[in-house]
Amino acid sequence: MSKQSTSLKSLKSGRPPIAKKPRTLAARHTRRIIRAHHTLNKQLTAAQIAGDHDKIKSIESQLNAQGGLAAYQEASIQGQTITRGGDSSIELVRWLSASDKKEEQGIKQSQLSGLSLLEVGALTTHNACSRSAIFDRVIRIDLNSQSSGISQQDFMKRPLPESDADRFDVLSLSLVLNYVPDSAQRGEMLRRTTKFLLQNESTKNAKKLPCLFLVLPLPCIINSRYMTEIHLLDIMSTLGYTLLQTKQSAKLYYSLWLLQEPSTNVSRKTFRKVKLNDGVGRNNFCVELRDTREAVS
Ligand SMILES: C[S@@+](CC[C@H](N)C(=O)[O-])C[C@H]1O[C@@H](n2cnc3c(N)ncnc32)[C@H](O)[C@@H]1O
Repeated sequence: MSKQSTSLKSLKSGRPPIAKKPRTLAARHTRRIIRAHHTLNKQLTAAQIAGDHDKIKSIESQLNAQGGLAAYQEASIQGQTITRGGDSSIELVRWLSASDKKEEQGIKQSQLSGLSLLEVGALTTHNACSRSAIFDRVIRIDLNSQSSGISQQDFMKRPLPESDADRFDVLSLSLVLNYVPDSAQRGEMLRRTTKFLLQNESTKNAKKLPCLFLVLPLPCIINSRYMTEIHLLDIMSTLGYTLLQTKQSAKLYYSLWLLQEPSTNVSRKTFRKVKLNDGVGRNNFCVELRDTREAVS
């Protein structure tokens, strides 16, 4: 018997070549744009607080040179592609569509439908929450609108609801809170969400409503000097929220919060910047809840 070559080829060599990925901004480049924008934004807020006009001008021109908010949003849209982690609202739709324990035990629960959603920080009108049949009314806002289906509006300046017609069953804040450069303003943003949620008898019966969908970069929760998941729970419960769902992916922290207390009933407990974790290599993500009588810079 003739001796055959015994050298083993790698299994990979038998596979057909994998189709080339579509050309997108390289992941590293995308991350660099996002990180630089966040850093400059924080520096800008610090300069504004200090009233340092030369610094404000210099940072604004650096932001412009990088393409400003539009370039940041373009990088974020790239981050939403499937190859880069996907559309975070898939998780919101999955959580709202999931049947609860009673249904698993054979007790019929009505599926959620006809809901209203306020999506803050919307980059597209084609994401999962925009396509889902759960929602009848979706209002999308962003500081810089990228499409006619998104209103250009700062959530912090959106007029407060005068009636339930201006409130929503669900509010989405996906990768927006970490965009806010100041820790006290982050707290104000969370507090403000409670004012836009609809609390009536029908939503109270639904067990998941009204709710806030909050998504953050995972390091904000697991690697910050000033934040932990327990600390976030504490802040959120002060605002009247209880945690319904949570999930971590390699990069993101997803959470769904039920608003139980009307915003008028919430406690006055405050949260200042306190070091919870020490050590090198941690970030400084922080949320402060100040007394509503204190001015937020
Ligand atoms: C990283 S993008 C996130 C987009 C999308 N929600 C997602 O999950 O991929 C953050 C967006 O939030 C928007 N944003 C930040 N603060 C906002 C505010 N106060 N009101 C409205 N939009 C805001 C920014 O303009 C930006 O487009």
